[in-house]
Amino acid sequence: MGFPVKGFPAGPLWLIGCGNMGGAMLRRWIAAGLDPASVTVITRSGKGAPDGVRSLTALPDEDAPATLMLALKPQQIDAAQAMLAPMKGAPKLLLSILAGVDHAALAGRFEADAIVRAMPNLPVAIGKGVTSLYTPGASAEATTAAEAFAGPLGHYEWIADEAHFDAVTALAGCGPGFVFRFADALAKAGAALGLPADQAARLAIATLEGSAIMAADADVSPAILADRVASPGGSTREGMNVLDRDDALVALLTETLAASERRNAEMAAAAR
Ligand SMILES: NC(=O)C1=CN([C@@H]2O[C@H](COP(=O)(O)OP(=O)(O)OC[C@H]3O[C@@H](n4cnc5c(N)ncnc54)[C@H](OP(=O)(O)O)[C@@H]3O)[C@@H](O)[C@H]2O)C=CC1
Ligand SMILES: O=C(O)[C@@H]1CCC=N1
Repeated sequence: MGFPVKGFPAGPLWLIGCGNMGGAMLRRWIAAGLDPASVTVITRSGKGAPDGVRSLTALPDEDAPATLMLALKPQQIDAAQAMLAPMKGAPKLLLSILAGVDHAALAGRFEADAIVRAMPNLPVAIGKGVTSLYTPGASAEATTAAEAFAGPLGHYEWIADEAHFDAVTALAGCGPGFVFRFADALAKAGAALGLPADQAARLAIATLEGSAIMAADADVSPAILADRVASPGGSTREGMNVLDRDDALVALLTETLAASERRNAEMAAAAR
């Protein structure tokens, strides 16, 4: 975990797509020491590449890069395949961040010495992301290279069973969206009690920040921390009784993740 000891793998890096996620990853890599001159971004519009990075709208007539990352939408996978078909040679490592799209679907479309699925989340932008990695038996060189890219983004873990990849995508890939929604709801609930909306928003985000950092550093579970906030007979317990009634919050989040997981599976099926 953490920063790669050996640094980024040698050779060019090409990104196909560089939007919210690919752009956040690339900016973080450049901040961590990746040479922007070694990077090429290919998009339809030619927009979105950070300063110093070569930005193209078509495949260059050059040998395949050492690392190729697919960072466009899953629905664009056929367009990516068509664009990359004339590529000369094959990358050592193909990294795909496409939600849903499974290893077999990638291997059926793209030539590469090794294919690694990566599922990052948006806080990679500040080096506090979560990246799940999956590959079926890539070489030590390829796994080291994948870890070198994952390290500067924050926490990363290998997922042993690809069948779990849609679930980790729902939990951690989509997770920031759910947490941002929770922060917004907490603020709205505070405003509903009469607080000025901007003050409620500040208090909600600061409360989330402190609680998340504390939970990450704690040697006890979030469930125990929750009980430490709730004095017997006090006001937190009264509020928590609402979240706990019929396991309301657990049921809501279980349904939320299941819906996301289902959608990932649909996107996977569409790409097969
Ligand atoms: N956003 C997130 O939090 C996360 C996203 N992901 C995954 O990341 C991928 C990208 O998502 P996100 O960054 O949000 O999407 P965006 O829409 O922000 O970015 C998509 C990028 O792909 C480019 N693009 C689209 N079509 C093509 C094409 N045919 N050829 C080349 N480039 C193309 C777009 O540029 P242009 O339109 O100019 O071509 C743009 O740069 C998805 O597969 C998603 O599943 C994974 C984890 C989290
Ligand atoms: O919404 C999506 O499809 C992507 C996958 C994970 C986060 N965003």
